[in-house]
Amino acid sequence: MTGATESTPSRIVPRVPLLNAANALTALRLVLVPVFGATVVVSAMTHAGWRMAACLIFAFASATDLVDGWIARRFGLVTSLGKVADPIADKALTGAALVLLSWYDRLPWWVTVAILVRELGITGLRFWVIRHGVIAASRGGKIKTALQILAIAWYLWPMPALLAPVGPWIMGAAVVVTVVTGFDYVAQALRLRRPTP
Ligand SMILES: O=P(O)(O)OC[C@H](O)CO
Repeated sequence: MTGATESTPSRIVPRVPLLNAANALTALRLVLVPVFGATVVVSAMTHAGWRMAACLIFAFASATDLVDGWIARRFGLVTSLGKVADPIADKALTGAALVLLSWYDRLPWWVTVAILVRELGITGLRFWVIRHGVIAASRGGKIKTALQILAIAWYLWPMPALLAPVGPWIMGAAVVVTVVTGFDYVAQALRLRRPTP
């Protein structure tokens, strides 16, 4: 395949094309963000059918997060671009969902702001250390994203009254893991920036 490739330090390690299936799925997730946003706006968070549609688009876009990582590892398509773009695509999707939920008074603004501050801060941190190394998503970061996705889906779906009160508990757990993993990344970044003796 022609086009840009991941530079590799050794001839033995095969070059990985940047335009590969895993990165294409990450790009698809980004493309689905405005589609999802438009569906939420059309639904105005009231009509159950549109809310279901918005939730299903969100779930499908979120599922590409699982598949792109699996494809990248299974077929040796891991690239630095993918490591940076994957969390950015996740943040665009979950960020759009959180802002819209708060906009339509379904989620307190402080939750959205707390999560966005962490997500934008860590994205900035990743670029701050990029010359020293890549901070890939940690296991905690993946659990955080899974919790955020579950919580957001819970809020998007027109839940029956019996199940709706579970949503804030899942969102609460997501906020806690979001903040804790944020501090872990800060520690990683400081280690990367520390001058070598
Ligand atoms: O916590 P982050 O910023 O590494 O993001 C984790 C990714 O969303 C997992 O796919």
